[in-house]
Parts: sequence; structure tokens; C-alpha cells
Amino acid sequence: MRTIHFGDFVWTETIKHEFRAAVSDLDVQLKLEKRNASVCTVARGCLEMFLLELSHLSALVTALTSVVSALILLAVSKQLWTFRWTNTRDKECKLPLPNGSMGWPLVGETFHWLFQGSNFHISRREKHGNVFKTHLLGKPVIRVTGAENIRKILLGEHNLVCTQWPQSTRIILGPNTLVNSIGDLHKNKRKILAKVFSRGALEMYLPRLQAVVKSEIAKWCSEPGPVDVYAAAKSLTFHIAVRILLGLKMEEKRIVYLSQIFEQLINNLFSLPIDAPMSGLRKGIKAREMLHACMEKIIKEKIQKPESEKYYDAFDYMLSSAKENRQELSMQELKETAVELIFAAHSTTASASTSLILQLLRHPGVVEKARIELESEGLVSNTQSNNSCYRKENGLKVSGGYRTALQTFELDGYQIPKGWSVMYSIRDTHETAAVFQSPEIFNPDRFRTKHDESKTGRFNYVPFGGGIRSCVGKQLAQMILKTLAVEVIGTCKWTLATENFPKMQTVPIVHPVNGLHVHFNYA
Ligand code: HEM
Repeated sequence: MRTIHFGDFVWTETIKHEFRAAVSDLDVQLKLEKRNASVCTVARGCLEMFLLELSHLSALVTALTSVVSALILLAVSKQLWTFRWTNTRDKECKLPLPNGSMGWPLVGETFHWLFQGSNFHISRREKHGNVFKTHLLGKPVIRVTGAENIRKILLGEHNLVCTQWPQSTRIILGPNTLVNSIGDLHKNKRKILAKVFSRGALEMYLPRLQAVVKSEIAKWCSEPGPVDVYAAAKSLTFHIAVRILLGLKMEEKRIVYLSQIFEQLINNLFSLPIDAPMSGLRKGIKAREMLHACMEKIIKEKIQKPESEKYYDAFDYMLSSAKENRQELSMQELKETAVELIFAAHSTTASASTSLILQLLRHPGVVEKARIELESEGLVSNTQSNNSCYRKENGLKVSGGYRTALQTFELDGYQIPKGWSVMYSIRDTHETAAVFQSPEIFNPDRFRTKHDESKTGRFNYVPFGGGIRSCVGKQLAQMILKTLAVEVIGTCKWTLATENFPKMQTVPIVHPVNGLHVHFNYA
């Protein structure tokens, strides 16, 4: 046996074997531990995966539970919302409420109305009939179509109903406006405005109106690319409002600036009545304040102008008419009326002007006929319009008017409860009136005096409303549209710049979704 000495330690063969055995034991143990460790890692991994799956599963279950609870909550709140409105029916009246849906809590069907446009009313009218209920812009609303129903609403002003625009419109326009006044106050305001839109006044406005229309059409024709007709029509009517209603000569830059603020006011007139930062109502109020500040400056300058320098615009007529009627108009009233008149004239006339161009594009036969008529009257190319050419009427499209029921009354077999809003529909009434043959067809001849379809049943054709709330600016609007028609037909050629005609949108007023792109040239 070999023996090796390391100091005091003696290395023998036996020790060597024992050492080897110990080392191999250790090796096995290490291997085992290593294997165990990897087994442990796998097990831990499995466990972790299991726990992860479990946590995913429980997250899924939690999410599902939350969704189901939210759905149940929504369904219950919708039911309670519907019940809340069913319960406000007038119990003294035996008649049922009109059919229809009140939509979702608080917002009602406002978003459906905003996104679906005219389809909103059409689909519900087809489903529920000419008188149906809904909930828009924070109020329960009854939508009314049909000559007989409209007659009752328009002639029932101050008795069955009184005008009431959505709350946002009332707040933004202000309490001193014609549309927001009722009773004697309304009567007196109309008396003052009657002079503003009298025949004599309109004749005074005509030369300036023609000048504005001509200069805007010149811009359309000099445009190298297509013109966005709706934007151009809005610019046209804003120029008319500034020049004819306010009698102002302004730099183009200033008109564009004012029209942008005005656009912001219009865009937010129909919004939820919530005055919060970034809300539509807040934006509308801000625009109104800016316009009022501007109007105040203009009005002060106007009032101070010597009589000899005045050239009689709608505003001058209003001031002199107020004097004649011994009514003092405060600065606030003047500012609100100025903005109201621009609002009433601007969108309606811009919408109708765009529809007019669209219909002329669609119906070259009608244009040819009109051109021959203008030629026979000596009105082509010299474009000196006179009142004799203002005979024809076109299919105007304005949505309708807003009222509130002053008492519960019956309409088409249903009860209209006191306090609910009533919205009468002009467009739907025109489109569904039996007196019009193929109402979807643009046919100006239907209004020719011999067989004027609109004369059959007074309330079948109400583009300017009716009764004591009918449009005060009707004659001015017709004069603007006819001047535009005469100028365009007499001096221009035009072609559609897109492959197809655009779809129409109805909120806040009828207009083509893409604005309608058209190339204009002088003929
Ligand atoms: C194509 C153009 C126009 C159309 C289709 C139109 C249509 C209407 C309609 C339907 C109403 C009645 C609303 C209701 O029943 O509540 C109305 C009222 C009114 N319109 Fe027009 N309008 C047009 C142009 C104008 C113009 C140019 C002005 C003035 C410059 C104007 C001023 C007014 C005013 C002040 C009222 C409120 C009358 C009141 O409440 O007594 N409109 N308009």
C-alpha cells in the first residue's frame, strides 16, 4: 500500500478509495440536485403558468361580470327612463302618448338624430306614424308631420303651443330675440321688422344684393379648381347679411374673420344644454360674446352717423321703425337682433342656394327652359335683374320649427302632454303630401299659377312656416334666391367635379356631405 505524507496528513489507498467514493457520491448528489432543480424549475413554471391562466381567467370572469352588470344596469336605467316619461303623460286625458322611443337616459336619441340625419325622422315616421315621440337635446319631443297636424300647431300659437327653440339655441341667441319672445312682445317686435322687409325696403336692397351676388359669382368663375358650393353659398349669404342687413362695407379679411366666429355660433346652436369647458354650449356662448363685442362697435358708429350719410340697410330701417312705433331698443336688444337676423338669414338661405345649384346641375332641361325665359325677358348676359323675374319658387328645404305645448291637446288620436316640445316637420310634410305628384322630382312647373299644386291645401306647402310665426324674411329670401338663379343661369356654365352627386345631410340644416364640388365658368 502506497503511503503519501502531506505534513501531518497521511494519504493512504484506503483514504483514496473512500475519497473517490465520496466524490462520486457528491457527483451523483450534485447531479440529482441539478435534476431536482430543473424539475423544480419546470414545476415552478407550470405553477406560474397555471396561476397566470387562473389570473387571466379570473380577469376574464371579472370583465364579463362587469360587462353583464353594466348591460343590466343600462337596460334597467333605460326601462326606468322610459317609465319616467310614460308616467308624465297627462292622466286626465284618456288618449295614449304617441308611439316612439325615448332613447337612453339623459341623452335620449340625440346622438341617433345627429348621426342619422334625415333618416332618423324618416325611419321613425315610417315605424310609428306621422306623430311620434322621442327625446332630443335634453327634452321630450313630439315630431309632427302632415298638413292637418301642422295646421293645428301653426294656428295654435299662444293657445295650444308657443314657440320654444332648444335650450342651447335660446341661451346662445339671447332672450331679446324675435324667436325667443312671445305674446305682445313678439307682436311688437314683428311690427318693427315688418318695415325692414317691406316692398319699399326690398327695392332699396336690390342693387346692393345684385352687386354682392355678381362679385361672389365672379370669384366662383375665376377659381382654377372646383368650388365647394355650400361653403361658397355660406360666404355669399354672409356677405349679403353684412352688406344688406347691417349695411357695412368691410375688408374681405374682416368679413372672413367674422364669418368664422359666426360659423362657430351656428355649429353649436343645437347642442346639449351643458355649460362646461369644451362643451358645445360654452363654445356657442363664447362666439356670441365675440360677435356682440363687434356688433356693439358697429352699432355705436351707425347711431352716431349723420342722417345724410345713411344709405338705408335693414338695420337703419329697424331703428327708424322702432322710433316710429315709439319703442326704444336697448343696445343688448340691438346686438341680439343683429345676430338673430344673420342667423335666420344665413344658414337657411345658404342651404337653399346650395340646393338650387344642385337641382340645376341635376336638371339641365330645367336650366334650358329658364334660360329661354330669361332671354325672352332680355335678362341674359346683361343680367340686369328686375322684380319681374322674381316669380318662380323652388323646393326649399328647411327642417321645421320648435314649439312647447301650453296645455295637453289631441293630435292624430294621441295626447300631446303639456310642457313637452313639439317639432313640426316641413320637409317630411312636403315629401309625404298627397297633393304633390312625385314630390321627389325637381319640377318648378308644379308651382306655375295655372296648376299650382301648393295651392291645394294651405299647409301642404310651408317652406316659410305659417301663422303668426311665419318667416319675416320670406320676401328677402326669395329675392336672394331668384337673383342668384338669374345670375348663374344667365352668365355661367357649370359641371359637377365629382363622379357622383353627394349624399345630403340634414343637421343642423340640409346640405351636401362633401359641400358639392362644382367647376364654374362664364358662358
Ligand atoms: C330660404 C330661406 C329661408 C327659409 C326657408 C326660412 C324659413 C323659415 C321658417 C320655416 C320659419 C318659421 C319657423 C317656426 O315656425 O318656428 C322662419 C322664421 C323666421 N325667419 Fe326665415 N327663412 C328663410 C330666410 C330668412 C331670412 C332671409 C330672414 C331675415 C333676414 C329670416 C328671418 C326669420 C325670422 C326672424 C323668423 C322668426 C319669426 C318669428 O318667430 O316670428 N328668414 N323662417
